[in-house]
Amino acid sequence: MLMQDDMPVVSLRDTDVYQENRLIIKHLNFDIHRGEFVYLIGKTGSGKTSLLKTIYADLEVQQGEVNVVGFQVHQIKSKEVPYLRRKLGIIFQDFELFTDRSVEENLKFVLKATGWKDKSLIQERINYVLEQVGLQNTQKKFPHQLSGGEQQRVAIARALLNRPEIILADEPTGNLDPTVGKEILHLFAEINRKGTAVLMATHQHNFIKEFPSRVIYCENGSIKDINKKRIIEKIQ
Ligand SMILES: Nc1ncnc2c1ncn2[C@@H]1O[C@H](COP(=O)(O)OP(=O)(O)OP(=O)(O)O)[C@@H](O)[C@H]1O
Repeated sequence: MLMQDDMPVVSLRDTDVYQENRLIIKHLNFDIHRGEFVYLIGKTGSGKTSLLKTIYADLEVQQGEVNVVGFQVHQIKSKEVPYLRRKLGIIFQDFELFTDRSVEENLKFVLKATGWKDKSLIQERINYVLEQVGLQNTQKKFPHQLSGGEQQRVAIARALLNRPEIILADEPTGNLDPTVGKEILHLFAEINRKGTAVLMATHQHNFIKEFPSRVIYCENGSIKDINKKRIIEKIQ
C-alpha cells in the first residue's frame, strides 16, 4: 500500500479504545508523523498498552478512525493484518523471542514468514540488523545465553528486518536495570535519527530528560500532549 510522503504514519480521529465492552480511552485525536519520536506515559492501567494494541490491530476499533502506515485499521480484514504488522516494528517488555532457536533462526523465521527467499539476501539482512543493534557475534547463540539487554537488542533487530515505518515499543526497558535501559533508549534514539518513527510507552520519565521529545500523557480515559519541559523540571 502506497503512502504519500506527508501522510502521518499514525492518525487517530475520534477513536475510542475498548477492552471488550469497557471503554478505556475516549475520543482520541492525534497524529504521529514520519520520523517523530513520541513517549507515551501515564499511570499503570491508564491504557497505554490498549492504545498500542489498537494501533497494531490487536484490539478492534469500535468507534472512530485509525489510519496506520496507509492501512485503515478501523476496517481492516484479518487477512490484511500481517501486511500491516510487516510495516511496524513491535517491541515488548519481555522480548518474546523463540527460546528454542538461535538468534539467527529467530530472525530467519520472520524473514521467511514475510516472503524472503534468497539465502544470501536473508543472510545480508540479518548481518545488517544485528550490526545496527551492536550484536554482530551472537548469531549462533540462544536467547538464554544472552543478557536481558542483549535479548532486547535481538528483539529490536527483529523489528527492523522489514524496514518498519514506525516502532511501537511497550515498556521496552521494564525488565532491564537502569543502565541497560538507558543504553536501549539510546539505541531507539539512534534508530529514530536514521528516520524511523518511534512510539514508546514507558514509566521511566527520566528518559524524557535524557532524550527530550514529544510526550503524550494518558489519564482518566483521555490523552493529551504535554510540555516535556514541565516533566523534566518535575523530575529534576
Ligand atoms: N485483556 C483484557 N481484558 C479486559 N480488560 C483489560 C485487558 N487488558 C487490560 N485491561 C484493562 O484495561 C485497562 C488499561 O490497561 P492497559 O494495560 O492498557 O494499561 P497500561 O497503561 O498499559 O498499564 P501498565 O502501565 O500497567 O502497562 C486496565 O483497567 C486493565 O485492567
